[in-house]
Amino acid sequence: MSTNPKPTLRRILLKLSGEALMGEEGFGIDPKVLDRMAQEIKELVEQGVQVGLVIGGGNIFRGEGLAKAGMNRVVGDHMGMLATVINGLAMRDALHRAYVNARLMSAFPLNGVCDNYNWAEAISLLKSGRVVIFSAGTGNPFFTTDSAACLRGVEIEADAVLKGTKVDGVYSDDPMKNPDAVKHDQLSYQDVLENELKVMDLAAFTLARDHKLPIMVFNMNKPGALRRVIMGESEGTLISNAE
Ligand SMILES: Nc1ncnc2c1ncn2[C@@H]1O[C@H](COP(=O)(O)OP(=O)(O)O)[C@@H](O)[C@H]1O
Ligand SMILES: O=c1ccn([C@@H]2O[C@H](COP(=O)(O)OP(=O)(O)O)[C@@H](O)[C@H]2O)c(=O)[nH]1
Repeated sequence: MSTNPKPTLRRILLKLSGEALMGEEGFGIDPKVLDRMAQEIKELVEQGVQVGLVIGGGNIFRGEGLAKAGMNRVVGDHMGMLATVINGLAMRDALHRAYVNARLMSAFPLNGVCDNYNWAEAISLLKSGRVVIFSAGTGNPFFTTDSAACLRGVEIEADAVLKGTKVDGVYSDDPMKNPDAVKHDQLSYQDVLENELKVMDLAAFTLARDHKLPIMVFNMNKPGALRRVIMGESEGTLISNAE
């Protein structure tokens, strides 16, 4: 009998924030971070995990920030969505260099640059072990890539949305501001709403809750954390219906 532990998740929607791709840089993409992430994703694929990926765009543009500087919000959001395509192109390239089969889809057509989002094709690619990167968010302004992650997560019937962020999980308060904040290992959707814990925006969160899609929040800058989440080891915070 094999004693090798098996992944507890079969198909995931991995959400990586754009800011995390910056690494030590102040803007854009740090190639070292990109390559490390590609390696971590490769490990999952080798374990047989089907990986759908949504990457943010906050390392390049956010519509909200552009609007504060005077730009039309819709145009700013279009720029933010295009930023997620730039990150997606970089990630697809890093995955290919790591010998991982990956496809890039966009929520709006960008002929000659990447494929159009196609639900049935995405499922078929995932089943055949390809990583599918869903870029351009939901394709609509006034949404975030967390909404896109939950939307695509529900669509592909992922076992969970794994939200990679800058902190170790969900805390009783913002750990960047309150050093006494305590990390939660497990929470219900209700706990998050009642205590107004910042996990993701409400549109994204309620979509996950309504479709009983578990959310796992972990630190994407902590090497090996993603693997531990997949193996069901104690890491990050799990948000689900379970009490
Ligand atoms: N209760 C909380 N638990 C964890 N992080 C929190 C909490 N409240 C606020 N935060 C902040 O949320 C940030 C992570 O949110 P995330 O959506 O990944 O970032 P961004 O909004 O920059 O895309 C953390 O850096 C942390 O400072
Ligand atoms: O469905 C979407 C997803 C994203 N965006 C825009 O793209 C930006 C980048 O995404 P996000 O802020 O979610 O990136 P992250 O914080 O994860 O890096 C957002 O600020 C929005 O301006 C959008 O308009 N609709």
